[in-house]
Amino acid sequence: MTLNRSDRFKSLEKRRGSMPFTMHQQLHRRSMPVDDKELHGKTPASQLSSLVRCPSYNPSDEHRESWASDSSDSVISSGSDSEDHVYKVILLGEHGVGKSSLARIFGGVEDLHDVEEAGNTYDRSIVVDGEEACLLVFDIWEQDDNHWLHNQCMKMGDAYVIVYSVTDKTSFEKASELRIQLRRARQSEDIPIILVGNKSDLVRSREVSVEEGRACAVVFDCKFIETSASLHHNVKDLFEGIVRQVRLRKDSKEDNARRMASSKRRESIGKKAKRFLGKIVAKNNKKMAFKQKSKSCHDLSVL
Ligand SMILES: Nc1nc2c(ncn2[C@@H]2O[C@H](COP(=O)(O)OP(=O)(O)OP(=O)(O)O)[C@@H](O)[C@H]2O)c(=O)[nH]1
Repeated sequence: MTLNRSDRFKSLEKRRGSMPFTMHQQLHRRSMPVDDKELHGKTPASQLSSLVRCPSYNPSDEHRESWASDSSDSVISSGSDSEDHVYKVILLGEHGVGKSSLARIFGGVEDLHDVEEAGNTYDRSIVVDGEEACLLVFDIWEQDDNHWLHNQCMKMGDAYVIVYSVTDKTSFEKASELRIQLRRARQSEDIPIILVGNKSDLVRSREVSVEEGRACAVVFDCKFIETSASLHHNVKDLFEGIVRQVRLRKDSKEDNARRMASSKRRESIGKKAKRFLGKIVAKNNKKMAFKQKSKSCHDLSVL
């Protein structure tokens, strides 16, 4: 019997009891190969090996940007014991915009076209700015009038990713609607929301420009990034950005300042130069408040 997303969600919730989706290894697909060293001695690999499915990223695929191999900042581990830093991330967006593809890249699933895996949750520990955080990514959103599921999704997230396809104007308009729905559902809360223009690789069939995406993010007061799940472009930046956005809201100023300082120390010369030039440009544009704001909506490491 094939379960739809809502059925899976309900059955998971049932198995877990009243607290939906706390950290519980058996119920989640895990991501990267388990390695004793990566686990920092927290959980013996032998205990995890029976629970973990380990699809591996293929670094020989030259067309793709690597999530795992190109960053010292993104050491991937699995099986964090701590629930302190578990952030629930909900993917929202129209049909076919690439939600599952992005989630599967995060989850380390190799075959992005494997429809059997549709509608899933993925958890993974990543080290961002020198500290570990665990993201629980929910790819369970449905377009139908499933009010129960919609309500759950709107209530439970620590962060939201609203995805549209840059090749589909309607999905872009739908993204705005979702943002409004979210605002209504979580009125008094300051939750990180990232607007994602996916399929940026499909240059010729683009219907939504980068500027439109950015302007929308400014109007709706959220962050913005364009990705290509097919090329794995910016996917790592997206998920690391989510961690940073949650931390900026949940953790103390001191903690965030310390992380910022340590990440700056690790920055490459190229990145430092880029940041320096960015500051000069920002100074010159000081009078143009909109430009400045639209610039910061691109930067997932600041509020
Ligand atoms: N060219 C290109 N195709 C993509 C990209 N991301 C996803 N696709 C393709 O778009 C189609 C839909 O992707 P999904 O990840 O299933 O989209 P979804 O938002 O989960 O769709 P639903 O499950 O219907 O809600 C698939 O054929 C993907 O291979 C991308 O970045 N570039």
